[in-house]
Amino acid sequence: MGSCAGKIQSLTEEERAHLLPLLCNAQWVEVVGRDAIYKEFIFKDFNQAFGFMSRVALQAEKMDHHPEWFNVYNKVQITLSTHDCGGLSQRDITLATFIDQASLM
Ligand SMILES: C[C@H](O)[C@H](O)[C@H]1CNC2=NC(N)=NC(=O)C2=N1
Repeated sequence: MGSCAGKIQSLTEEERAHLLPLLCNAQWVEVVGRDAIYKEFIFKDFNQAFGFMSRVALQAEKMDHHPEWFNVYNKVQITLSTHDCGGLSQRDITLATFIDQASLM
């Protein structure tokens, strides 16, 4: 995979193995036609969904790495990719891991 302009490097072929726990055990899926991962979350109600989004938003700001997401009522759809790279980087793996933990709170 090509490297990124600036400091964020896209995942090397070897580093892509770090995606496997997300893809095999945590229900993330690879986006067809794009170097990105996607997952859908369903919560009890909007209040729970928005609380989740708030936790993720604070972490995204802390990491300077932001999700592409869509929310309707209790459903949150999240796509992760690194725009500066045009593909997946370690930041996406880190944020996806945080997102999964935040969804359990
Ligand atoms: C200027 C700012 O630091 C950059 O645009 C950050 C912000 N958040 C980001 N989020 C994601 N997903 N990819 C990026 O490349 C990215 N870059």
